Order: sequence, then C-alpha cells, then structure tokens
Amino acid sequence: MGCSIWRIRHNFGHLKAQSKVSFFFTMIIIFTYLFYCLTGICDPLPRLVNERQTLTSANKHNALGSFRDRLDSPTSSPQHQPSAQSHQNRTSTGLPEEKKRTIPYEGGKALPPMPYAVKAREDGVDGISVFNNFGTKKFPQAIIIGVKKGGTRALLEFLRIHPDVRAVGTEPHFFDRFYERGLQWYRNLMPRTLDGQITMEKTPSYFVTKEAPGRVFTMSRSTKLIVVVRDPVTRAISDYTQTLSKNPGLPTFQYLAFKNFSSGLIDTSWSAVRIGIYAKHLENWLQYFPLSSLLFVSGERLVTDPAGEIGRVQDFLDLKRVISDKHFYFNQTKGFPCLKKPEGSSHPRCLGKSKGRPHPHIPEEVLLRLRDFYRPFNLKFYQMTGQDFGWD
Ligand SMILES: Nc1ncnc2c1ncn2[C@@H]1O[C@H](COP(=O)(O)OS(=O)(=O)O)[C@@H](OP(=O)(O)O)[C@H]1O
Repeated sequence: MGCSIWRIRHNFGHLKAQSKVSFFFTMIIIFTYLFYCLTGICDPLPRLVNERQTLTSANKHNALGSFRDRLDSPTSSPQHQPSAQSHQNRTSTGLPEEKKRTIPYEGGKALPPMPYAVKAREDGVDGISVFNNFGTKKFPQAIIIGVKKGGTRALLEFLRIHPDVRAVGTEPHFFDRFYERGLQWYRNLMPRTLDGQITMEKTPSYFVTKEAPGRVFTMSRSTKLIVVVRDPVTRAISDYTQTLSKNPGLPTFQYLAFKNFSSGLIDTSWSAVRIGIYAKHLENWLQYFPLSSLLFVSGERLVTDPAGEIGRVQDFLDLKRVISDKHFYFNQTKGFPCLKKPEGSSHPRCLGKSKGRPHPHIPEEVLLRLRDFYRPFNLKFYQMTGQDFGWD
C-alpha cells in the first residue's frame, strides 16, 4: 500500500516536473518569437527580395557572386513572368509576330516563375551589407523610367553610393507587368528609408508603356522621373545584341529593322526600333507630368563624364552633391567608367559582362538609313526637352 502511494506520488511528481519543463520551453519559444517579430524578422517573404541581408561569413562569397549577377542582369524582376511584351504583340525576344511566323527561329522561351526565396538569393542580396530594420518602406519618390539599354543600370548603381539614396536592386516592373498586384505589394518591395533618404527604383520599360504615366501619377503626382537616353541607332543595336546573346539563331539586324530593305521602309513594329522614337513616348508622359518632373540624362555623357551627369541627377533629386569624380575610375579593359567603392563593398567594381559588350557589325548603309529615319524624331525630342543630345 505504502509502496503504491509512493509510486503515485512519484508519478505525479514526475508529471509536475515535466509540465514545468514544457512550460519553460513554451515560454522560451514565445519570447524568441516575440523578439524576432519586434526586430522585424518575421515580416512577409517579399521583404527578402529587397532588404539587405545580414550575411554570415559562409554566404558572403555567394552574395558577392549574386551581386555581380545582379549588376549583370538587365531584366531581373521580382519574379520572372512572361507577360511584359504580350500587350505589344511580341515574343519575349522582341520579334514582330509576323516575322516570328515566317522565319525559323528558336526563341521566346519564357522563364518559369520562381519562388521569392530563390529570387532573393539570386539578386536580392547587395553584396556585403548591413541588416537594416530601421526606417519605413515608402513609395519611390524618384524612378528611372527608361530607356532600355540607355545606361539605366549604371546610373542606378552610381546613385546608390549616395548615403541618402536607397534603391531596389531588381526591376520591379510594377507599372507595366504587375500593376494588378496593387500598390501595397509594390511598396513592400521597397527598401526601408530614414527621414531625408530617397527611395528609388528603375524599370526601363516604363518609358514605353502607354499605361505607365497614368499609373505613376495615381501613386504620386510629385514623383521625379529620370530618363537615360542614348542615340536611338546605337540603342537599337544594343537591344538587338542583347536578344542575339540569348538567341544566337536570330536573323540579322537589318532583316528585322526593315519592312523592305530596298524600299527603305523601317519596321516600327520591332520594339528595338520603336523604343528609340523618344518624342512619341515622351508625349504620353507629358499628358500627366510637367517637363520639370522629368530629367533627361545623356547615356553618352554617363560614359564620358559620369560625375558630371550624376551631378545633374543629384541636383534634380535635391541631394547634396556627394558623388563626384573621385568615386570613378576608367577601366581600360572594360572601356567604361567603374566605381572605386560600390555600395556595400570596399573593392572597385565594374558593371557585369552584359553591360558594355561589343556589338555586331552593322553595314554602313543600314546605319545611314536608320539615322535618316530617326532624325526628325530626334529633333522633335530636342525641342521638347530643350536639350541637344548631339546624335545627328
Ligand atoms: N559604366 C558603365 N559600364 C557598363 N555599361 C555602361 C556604363 N555606362 C553606360 N553603360 C551602357 O549601359 C548599357 C546598358 O544599358 P541599361 O543598363 O539601361 O540596360 S538594360 O535596359 O537595363 O538592359 C550598355 O550597353 P551596351 O554597350 O550595348 O552593352 C552600356 O553601353
């Protein structure tokens, strides 16, 4: 009897001790969870895409690799989705539907959607940087809206060394591809900023998207808009070079650029040609924004005098002129200016290999015809902007 009472007591005592231990562990878990929530770590996943991550020494190496990829990745977006050009009746390579049908051509393969976490590892990590939970996510006050192949990546990476500029590394494509996801989705992509800091993003396709001006205006009519423009002929060749690098079976530049070469009729349905008609696209933006809301950066001067162009941009953004000549050096091998100390790194760095790559040879006659085609549009553009870009 005495023995069984002792056994019962012993069992209950054992249970008591067990429940104390489990209570203790439950409290630890709750406190740990609360601590992480308060420090912001349990935010929803999209944050990973944009926020700078704390890097352990083990993943710093990978992150640097990703940083290079990011600089190298012209069309990186929060998720690869094959919808950007569908409204333009194009394949993902920018080929007109008609030409796509009539030529043997392997292209237009859309990348499958990627989960956020994977994309975050690929291009959301800004080299070695600090885990930043301070500040708030705001809509961008300034957007680099174009133009594709104008030098938009160089401009953004140069600007990012300014302590008062925080920018999304990837191209959000909100105002052209993902508008239906809503403004809160968009804002959540933004990095956190402190008072006095500017939030920025760049998506070069906005400039040629009919709906983009109205949509940006709806977000904020005081948004500052930056357009990096480049000689439309060189820009078209650069665009073609990019498509060719992904699809080596692509027809020649001249085949795509002309409806009929002998008649000299230019095919304006080809996006590589159409994007360069800057005056036409600018008209859409001026329906919503005054000229003073736009800054036109010369893609050519961004290469020959990066500090000078960045100086103009800093003034336009009401930023202190922090970025100057001393931040750049000219890399002879690359043939382009590079940063002595990019954001988040103490090592000099150039943009990736897809930026500043050699172009294929285009016959002189083709170039002359294209120059003739663009001349009136260029003059109109100079008139509209009050700037002579010297392309003729
Ligand atoms: N500093 C520096 N380093 C490398 N490249 C530079 C630089 N400044 C401007 N450029 C020019 O940028 C061109 C690519 O433009 P984008 O970045 O706007 O391209 S994209 O639309 O994002 O794909 C790219 O075009 P390509 O020369 O045809 O490759 C470059 O000429």
